Amino acid sequence: MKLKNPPVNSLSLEMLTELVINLEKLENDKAVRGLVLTSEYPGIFSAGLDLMEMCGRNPAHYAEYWKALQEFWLKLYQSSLVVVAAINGASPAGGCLMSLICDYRILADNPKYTIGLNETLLGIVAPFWFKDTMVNTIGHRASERALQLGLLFPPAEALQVGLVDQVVPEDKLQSTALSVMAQWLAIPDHARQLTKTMMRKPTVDHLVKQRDADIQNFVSFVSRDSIQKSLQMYLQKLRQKKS
Ligand SMILES: CCCCC/C=C/C(=O)SCCNC(=O)CCNC(=O)[C@H](O)C(C)(C)COP(=O)(O)OP(=O)(O)OC[C@H]1O[C@@H](n2cnc3c(N)ncnc32)[C@H](O)[C@@H]1OP(=O)(O)O
Repeated sequence: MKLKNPPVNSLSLEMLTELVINLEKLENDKAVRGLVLTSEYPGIFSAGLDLMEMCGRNPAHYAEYWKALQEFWLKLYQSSLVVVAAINGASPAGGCLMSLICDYRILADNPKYTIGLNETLLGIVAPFWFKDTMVNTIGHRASERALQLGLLFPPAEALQVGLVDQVVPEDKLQSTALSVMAQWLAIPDHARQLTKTMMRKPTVDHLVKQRDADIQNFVSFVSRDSIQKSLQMYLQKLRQKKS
């Protein structure tokens, strides 16, 4: 599946909805057992959540957006398919989250392709289920440091901390993803799927129990004047970078 939402594959409401629909279609197709997730635009895997969905909108929109994000996370994290992320570009915040909920992550070796949950750099806070997903991957101490500092790791460091499973030359990314997929598909589906469910259930249950409260938290947090100001300033900084 190639992510295709120009210019930066930001996770807009529309993109999240389409991703969920396409995942459902693939999961209902008996001929499909695995999925490689990559970007149509080498250089950018995904810029994360769409900042335009979180700026200057009304509470009902924020609630709808957050619910769609939760839905996407729940769907992909619990997918019956083997999901391999072939990360062919920068992967900040929600882009990193998306790769963390796959089963295996391969990052192309390019110093510009940084990955991490950098929310604090924007003056915002990664919610508990982003944090849980990261802790499940790299452990508590490394997550605490990475989350507080909003670290974006270049490939060698991402590999060292365990944020990705492999770093390969850019021209080997897709072929490596296919050989990893073959290895995972050699395992009987039912045994692998039950093991995945067992490993991920506590994290899923944590969100499912608090879904509505989490939406309310997001809506009140993002509606604050100070948060709106931080997000607007960050967007302005991104725009100024060009000129
Ligand atoms: C409140 C609760 C917290 C919830 C948790 C939040 C999670 C998130 O995911 S927040 C989003 C965090 N994302 C980022 O910090 C990434 C920001 N973007 C970048 O660093 C860069 O754009 C890049 C590395 C992804 C790509 O760089 P480059 O190729 O140089 O492209 P530009 O920076 O020139 O961007 C082109 C264009 O796209 C706009 N844009 C970039 N990121 C986003 C985004 N996340 N959402 C919406 N729009 C984005 C950027 O402003 C440019 O727009 P124009 O100037 O209008 O062309």
